[in-house]
Amino acid sequence: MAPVPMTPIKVGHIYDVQELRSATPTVIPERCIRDMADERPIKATPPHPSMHNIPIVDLSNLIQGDEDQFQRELIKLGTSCQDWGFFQVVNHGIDKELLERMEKLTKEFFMLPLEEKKKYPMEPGTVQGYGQAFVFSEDQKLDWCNMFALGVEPHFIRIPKLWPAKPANFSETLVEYSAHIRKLCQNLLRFIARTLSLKEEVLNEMFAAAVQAVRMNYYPSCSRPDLVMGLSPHSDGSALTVLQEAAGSPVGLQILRDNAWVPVQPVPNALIINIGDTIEVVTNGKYKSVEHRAVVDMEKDRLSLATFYAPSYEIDLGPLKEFINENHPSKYKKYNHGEYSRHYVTNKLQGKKALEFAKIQTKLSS
Ligand SMILES: O=C(O)CCC(=O)C(=O)O
Ligand SMILES: [Fe+2]
Repeated sequence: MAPVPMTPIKVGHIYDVQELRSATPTVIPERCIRDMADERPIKATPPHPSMHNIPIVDLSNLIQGDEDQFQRELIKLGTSCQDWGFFQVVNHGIDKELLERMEKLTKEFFMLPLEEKKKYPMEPGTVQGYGQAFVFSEDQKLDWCNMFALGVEPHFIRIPKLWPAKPANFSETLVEYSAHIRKLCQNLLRFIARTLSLKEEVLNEMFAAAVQAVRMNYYPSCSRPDLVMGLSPHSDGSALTVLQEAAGSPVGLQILRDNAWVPVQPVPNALIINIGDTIEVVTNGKYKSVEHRAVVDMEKDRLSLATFYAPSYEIDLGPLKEFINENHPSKYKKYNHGEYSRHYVTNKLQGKKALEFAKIQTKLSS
């Protein structure tokens, strides 16, 4: 969530989809209707052998398992990163009570009257506050989602006037929650480095003052879920993303795998982890940031909390030398991560398009 230049942009009226659903439950504004059948969520994809659920990694085997358990889990982690780009982590060490408390407060925030939530507006073209991020023009289609996003670490990215006074304890809990998620990201990155036979120090510098932001996504039910998109297809601009789905939420997250959208079935108390663009770059594409999207349900609302963990803005990134050789020439240029973040947050979500910023264009590259 790099600071965004404040040039005024015209984004037109952005619907608050919770309000819309209460006022006119069966009316879908044209701007929310995806026009090409291709952009609509329900695609007849033939059943595919890869359509089973994303892998599950047991963090306790990595932290306190015996040598055998450790090695087996490490292989599973490496395979998950390389073949899926997504996995669920169980026994992650974060108290269920804290996850539930954060989830409850987030739900309470979204249930506040609109006037209260509007005290924390996400200004057009920015990505913090309440509203809809990644909208840059009047004719851009809107997602069926209300967002509330806050930069948390390092401290200077916090915008205090966007931290809500209600519900009580929201802000303190977000800080507590973020500290635990940060520890989890640090642990995961440490083990991911092991799967790549990288020395820990290589990543330590990159993440010394890691940027961390939380986006809470509220997807109200919709009478025509076949016409709208909860969250447009994208890969994350982070290094790692940790996703918490509220208990009882309908299945909504889908990942693109072998050209088919595969729904992710959440496992109770697990957190969903995905590889972001940064890890794709530093591993020269060995671990990929996988495109994903969220669809909405006809009956039930859905809430997710996404934490984005990324290098600090000052860091210059590029593929590490360990991943470059004659057979694997560098696919990405060296660039400044702050610049990439700015590029990411000033463009609409569009599959993996943002990462083209970092690609070295060759005649053969696709
Ligand atoms: O709500 C979801 O399941 C996906 C959220 C997501 O991909 C994001 O916030 O980047
Ligand atoms: Fe995402």
